[in-house]
Amino acid sequence: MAQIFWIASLGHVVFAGILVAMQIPAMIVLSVVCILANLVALVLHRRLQLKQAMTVKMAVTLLMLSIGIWWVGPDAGFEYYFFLLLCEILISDLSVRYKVGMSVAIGSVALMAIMLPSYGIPWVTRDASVSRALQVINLMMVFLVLGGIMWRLHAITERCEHHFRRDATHDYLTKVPNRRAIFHEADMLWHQQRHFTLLLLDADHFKQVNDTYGHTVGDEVLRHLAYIVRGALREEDRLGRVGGEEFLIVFPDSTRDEALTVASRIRRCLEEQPCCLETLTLPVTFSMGLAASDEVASVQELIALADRRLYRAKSAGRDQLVMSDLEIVGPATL
Ligand SMILES: Nc1nc2c(ncn2[C@@H]2O[C@H](COP(=O)(O)OP(=O)(O)OP(=O)(O)O)[C@@H](O)[C@H]2O)c(=O)[nH]1
Repeated sequence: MAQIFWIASLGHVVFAGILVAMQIPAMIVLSVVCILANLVALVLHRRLQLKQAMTVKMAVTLLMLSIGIWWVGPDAGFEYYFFLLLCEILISDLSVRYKVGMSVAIGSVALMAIMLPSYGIPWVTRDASVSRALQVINLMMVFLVLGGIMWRLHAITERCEHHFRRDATHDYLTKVPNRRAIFHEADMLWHQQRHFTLLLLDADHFKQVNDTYGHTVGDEVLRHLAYIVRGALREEDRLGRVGGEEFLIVFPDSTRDEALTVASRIRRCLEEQPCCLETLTLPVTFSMGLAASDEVASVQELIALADRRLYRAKSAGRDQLVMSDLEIVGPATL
């Protein structure tokens, strides 16, 4: 909403400049009053008095427009501004009730202003060429201001859409893709019939971290784990958080040995960089399960296989990687 006030103020400043050039002082006064109203609206907006801000802006602008039309007649293009005001009201973030009320007010003032007889500016002789020039200028001004508002609206919509899309696909805590997004990644590779491997990682004894130091510390550790894992990946590898302290890595077009290399790098990085929080240093390890797409008949089976291997790694003492039904890589060799 603040941007509406800024764009409107800028429009009035440009308009006032044109009026100065055309030497119509009475109109300049109206324009200056509108600029002041927009500035007051900005101050109120900053104090979070949104309704008051819009009311001040609308009331003053409607009054100035009515006076303008009353002076120079309805053929000088001032009526175009009613449409602009209506747009400003409709796109503002105020309640529907307020919008409806203000829209009715704008429509009523517009009707009255156009239907009342024009009295001309007492100290300015009415000139058809001045009316024509004002009409063109007003049309251009409304065009520019409306264009500015629509352009900003488009930018804001794009930004919101980007945020919504990111929030829908990313984990709020660790900022890595969420369960849905990483499963979708695996699903896509499966449907493209590409060979890929999955590595499921689960932090060991994570409950103890929460129970001993609290959930805030637990959250910090999860963020650290995501940071370390992300740093150990290659550009083409994909990481996601699939559960509380569980992460999934998808390695497109990769062999199990390549995945093993990355798993070893993750373990080494975690050993070298434990989670350090002020006076605390918390070493955390991962149990991991690996599965390759050529071992199963569906992506669901693939995830289930990686999960079974992960739990075998847990049962075998944690801090290990289960690569297949026969191969377990322990901490010494991982
Ligand atoms: N701080 C924090 N904790 C979480 C979050 N999500 C899940 N948890 C915790 O993660 C812990 C998981 O505990 P368990 O499933 O028992 O696993 P574990 O203690 O790591 O034991 P093992 O997996 O067997 O090694 C629970 O205490 C959950 O409350 C989260 O977003 N933040």
